[in-house]
Amino acid sequence: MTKTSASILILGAGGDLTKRLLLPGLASLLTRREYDVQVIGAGLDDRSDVWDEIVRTSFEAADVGADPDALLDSTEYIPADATSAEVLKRLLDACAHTPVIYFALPPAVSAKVCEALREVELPEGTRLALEKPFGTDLESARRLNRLLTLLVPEEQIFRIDHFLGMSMVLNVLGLRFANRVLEGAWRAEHVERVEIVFDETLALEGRGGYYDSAGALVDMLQSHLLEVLSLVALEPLPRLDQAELRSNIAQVLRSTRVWDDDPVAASKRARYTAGRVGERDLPSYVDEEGVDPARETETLAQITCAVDTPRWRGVPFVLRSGKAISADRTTVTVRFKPAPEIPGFIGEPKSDSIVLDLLSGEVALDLSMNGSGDPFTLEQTRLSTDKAPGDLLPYGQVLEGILDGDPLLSVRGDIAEECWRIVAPVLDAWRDGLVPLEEYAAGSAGPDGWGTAAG
Ligand SMILES: O=C1O[C@H](COP(=O)(O)O)[C@@H](O)[C@H](O)[C@H]1O
Repeated sequence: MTKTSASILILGAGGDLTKRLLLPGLASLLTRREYDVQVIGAGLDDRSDVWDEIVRTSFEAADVGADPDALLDSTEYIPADATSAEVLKRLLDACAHTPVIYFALPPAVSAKVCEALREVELPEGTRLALEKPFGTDLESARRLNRLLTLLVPEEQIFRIDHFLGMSMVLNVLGLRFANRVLEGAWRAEHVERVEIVFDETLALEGRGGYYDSAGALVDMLQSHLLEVLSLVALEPLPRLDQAELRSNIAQVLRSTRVWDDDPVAASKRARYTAGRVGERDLPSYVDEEGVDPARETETLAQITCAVDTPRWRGVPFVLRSGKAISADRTTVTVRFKPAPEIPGFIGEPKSDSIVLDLLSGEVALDLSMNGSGDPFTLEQTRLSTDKAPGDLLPYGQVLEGILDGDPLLSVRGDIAEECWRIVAPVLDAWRDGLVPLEEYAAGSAGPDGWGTAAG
């Protein structure tokens, strides 16, 4: 059988994403599946001298004993300004196989590169992969989509959301649809609320320049957490293929809006002040490198959404993500309505819940049952699986789709636009100062009283 081949041309390869996520993801994929892959890094700075070392260290970071010399056909770095059509032609000439042009670039630069690509004859089968954020708002996302579809068909466009490559995110579908006990209860009749939380102990980690222009809402909720919401809320699929999955995701998101259409009541924002997270002292967010103190950038965002489908009408979906929080909490929690009181038993049944940990892969079920003492006293007990984070790194999973030409795990253009449409009223309300920017000390659990139960 012939091996699939591709030349991955990374634009903006000098950035943090390439070495922290993209190359380790590629290494984790190439140690599991054989491809003929050439990697060309390109960027404004000249990194030619250090490129081999960057690739080697990034492959080692994947922790899979990956040796780039054994796994890659070849790799090189070409200093280049990819907003020029002439330069792009030169870069594409260096590709030995069908190119995957990977935009590890800010959205405005991606748009300029797309303009320049209109003057370039792209080799048959060229794929375009774009990092988030996809645009900076609904309008710019629409413009970028229009530009992209002038270049290649939608099926050759891969808008990256590495959460779609997390094994537990994908497991949401299997868990739901393969288990009658869950699928039967997975609806408004039984579910009280759904909480999708991605709180991190990590802070900016040198990404202040990017983060300060995004904030937690755009960095995490507008993209990743809305995708997770769509999988939790999805209707059963007639087939698991890219067309069915993405059409159904789009349908869920088209039915999703801010709770009560009231972005002020349905959203909260805060940012960290100086504090200690684990063993690390952190400065106040405004004193971090790359941060403009005049901007009101939030490092913790929460919104409540409604999914207005017959299955979910009336169930709040709370999405929250923060940086520099006391402990990592990366969970989807489906809280069921409490059962009616049972005569003769001591204690009321509490809400059962199922908790899926997106990073560790642990699944836990909190149930009310008779404890070890009095046989008629109800206690809440947790049944949980082992941690099973998945073999392939999320970026490896997503790259596999790109190399195989299957956009199943990438974001379709209309979906990216829907995600912007959902958060737009919140962004407007925040820009107009209608929602106060609260504060929390780095290393704390966030401001009090936000209403997402911990754990
Ligand atoms: O895309 C992003 O995701 C990470 C969290 O995902 P992980 O796979 O690295 O755990 C987040 O820290 C980062 O701010 C955001 O840009």
